[in-house]
Amino acid sequence: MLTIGLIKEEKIPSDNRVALTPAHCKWLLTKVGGCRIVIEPSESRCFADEDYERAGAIISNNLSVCDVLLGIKEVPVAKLIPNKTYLFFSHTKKGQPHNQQLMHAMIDKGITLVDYECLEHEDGQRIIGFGFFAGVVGAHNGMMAYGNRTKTFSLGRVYQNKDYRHLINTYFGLKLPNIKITVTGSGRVAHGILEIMNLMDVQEVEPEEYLQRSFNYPVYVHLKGADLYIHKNKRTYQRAEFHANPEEYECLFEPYCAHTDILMNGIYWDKRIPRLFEPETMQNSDFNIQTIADITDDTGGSIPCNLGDATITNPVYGVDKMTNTKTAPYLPTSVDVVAVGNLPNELPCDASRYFGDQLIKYVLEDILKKESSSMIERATILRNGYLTERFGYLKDYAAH
Ligand SMILES: NC(=O)c1ccc[n+]([C@@H]2O[C@H](COP(=O)([O-])OP(=O)(O)OC[C@H]3O[C@@H](n4cnc5c(N)ncnc54)[C@H](O)[C@@H]3O)[C@@H](O)[C@H]2O)c1
Repeated sequence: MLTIGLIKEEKIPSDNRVALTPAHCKWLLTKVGGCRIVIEPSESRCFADEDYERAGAIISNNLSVCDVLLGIKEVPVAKLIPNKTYLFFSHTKKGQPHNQQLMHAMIDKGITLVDYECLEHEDGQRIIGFGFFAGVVGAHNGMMAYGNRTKTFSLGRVYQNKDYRHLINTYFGLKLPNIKITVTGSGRVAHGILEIMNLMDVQEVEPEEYLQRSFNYPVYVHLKGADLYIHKNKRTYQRAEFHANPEEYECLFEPYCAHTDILMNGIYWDKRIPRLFEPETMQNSDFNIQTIADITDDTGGSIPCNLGDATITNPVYGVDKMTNTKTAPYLPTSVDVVAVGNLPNELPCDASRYFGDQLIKYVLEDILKKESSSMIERATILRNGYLTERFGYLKDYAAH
């Protein structure tokens, strides 16, 4: 019988999310069967140990009996149990320097590492992630910041609500001014943003209309790859080609700067992809964006005035439009930026439920049946402490 362990999150600041909720555990134990679940006790997890106990899991500090260990964030080196199979977000696949020591420790301890971020469908689409609730929370915070700046409406904090259902109830009676919002991206984050747009009764309009006219009700435009990028020479957009060679493309976002009050950024971005606009664009007299919820959240990335992460407690900072330097929020000369890297932690129970649903549907059933799945194979960075062929490019990073 396979034993699954849910480890306590110990990366600092501590994370309140978890890979499986008590309801998921109950379902696995009673409906699927063929497994035991051990829960390492935790005070920061969003579900209480007793809820897991009631669901039939075993609460214990001894995880050495487990075959598969599930976490969320990077596992502290000292806590890694030799020769185990771990699933978590290791943030090592790009050779991230801050996790090189973790990589070395996993190699020394003969660990098998399946990274959630590398679990992909055949066509390269990510299978599991927390993006949807990042989009939900980020969009709420963007609207909240705009409300605070303009004093035209007021929204509370997400984390003060017990869960998503309670958050939605706070939107009852909300009346927004005639604002124009741009939403970018087409993945989970973008879907979360669109959910909030719909719940707040913001109407979708087409790009041409958005750029050409004003509206006497709040509207949003949804810009995906083909709306945002064009090949520099061919003047076309092809998704696969753009993903492979984004440096050959230019960005079409600039005209939206003059017609947008709030920008909700949910695109995928890396250094080769052109930015949405340049820092100098903010100096233009017709630059109208007042609030940017940069949910993508890369410092100096697709949003040049993302000057680093803010915190859940203090999520908004201002950026002076002339100097691109940080200011207090809500100044007339600044644009407000909401850039928080752990947005789903504001709704940890819902985010965990969403994550666990996908984990069970696409991953755990294969693991439980002990069937080898090509999807899990492709997400295995280390097997028994050795880099797998697919991740051979990390050879120098892994060497020590
Ligand atoms: N601030 C936060 O708390 C938080 C939380 C989750 C995700 N994020 C970030 O938000 C961004 C979007 O996340 P998501 O969950 O929507 O991702 P996703 O994987 O669900 O979707 C990404 C989208 O980008 C496209 N894409 C994938 N690979 C690409 C490539 N190489 N080049 C161009 N486009 C590509 C995909 O087609 C997909 O439509 C990511 O940068 C992610 O790191 C932030």
